[in-house]
Amino acid sequence: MAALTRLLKPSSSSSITFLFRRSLSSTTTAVVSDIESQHNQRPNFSDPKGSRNFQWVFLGCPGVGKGTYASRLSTLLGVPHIATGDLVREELSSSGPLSRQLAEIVNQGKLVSDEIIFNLLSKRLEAGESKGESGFILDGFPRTIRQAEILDEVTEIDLVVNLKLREDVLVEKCLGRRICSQCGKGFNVASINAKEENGRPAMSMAPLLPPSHCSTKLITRADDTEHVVKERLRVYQEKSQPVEDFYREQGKIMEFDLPGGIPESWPKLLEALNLEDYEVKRSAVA
Ligand SMILES: Nc1ncnc2c1ncn2[C@@H]1O[C@H](COP(=O)(O)OP(=O)(O)O)[C@@H](O)[C@H]1O
Repeated sequence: MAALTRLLKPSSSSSITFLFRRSLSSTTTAVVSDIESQHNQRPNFSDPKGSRNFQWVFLGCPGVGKGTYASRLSTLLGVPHIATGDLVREELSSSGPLSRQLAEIVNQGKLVSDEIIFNLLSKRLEAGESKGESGFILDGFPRTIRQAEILDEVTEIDLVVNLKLREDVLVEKCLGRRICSQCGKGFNVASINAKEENGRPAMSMAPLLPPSHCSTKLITRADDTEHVVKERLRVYQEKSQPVEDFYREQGKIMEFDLPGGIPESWPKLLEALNLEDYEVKRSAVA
């Protein structure tokens, strides 16, 4: 109960910063390379030993695939993938007043308050710290300028990957999303064939179908309806696009236009990140 009261208690910016700084205290500031996106260079990972921690952020509209690519990179780089949307959904699936309050906000496509997000994230970081985690790939955070400013006060972000995809495809992808209620894996039943339009190239994406043991247990997120997805896209333009500018001004952003589905995009993303031979380099120095 006390913990719940603390979660719901409005906090001042400075107490949020304190709480958050404490959670990040042992997450050493990363030593990742020169991310000189202003100079149009690819990131240069000069230390393949894995002795440093990656502190990356994934930005992008709902449905773009932040979770998919952040999760793959987290496995490759050995750092945790922390998605604030997942933290919110975990809280939603618990019973209690906060869960009801969150459901109302999330199912309307609105953003949860910065205070609640910082509390959930701090708890997640503290739990990770006690397990010896360091570094992170943040997905879905920061989503407001205030979140970005507070994050900036407490730690150094090395790289921000901004994933981009045409809006009609984003909506289709959100509507096709399914989750296995048993193992939690995400799939997509949408078969995308968007035509060339107004200078935008045609785009195809094959569905990402579940194996037979998951196919009978698929569920759809309550906020993946057309109406709510469109509201989430509107909220993204209003609240989260300024976050892109925030990092663009810091020269930390790497723009990445997804060329298609995972088979086309993943190798290109690794190439853009200069990580094509990362695994090879890591095992060579092990
Ligand atoms: N950083 C955040 N700030 C505020 N609300 C958030 C944040 N991250 C997640 N949420 C809430 O959780 C919902 C689901 O988030 P997410 O899974 O990241 O969805 P999306 O597919 O829209 O990127 C959001 O619509 C929002 O209500």
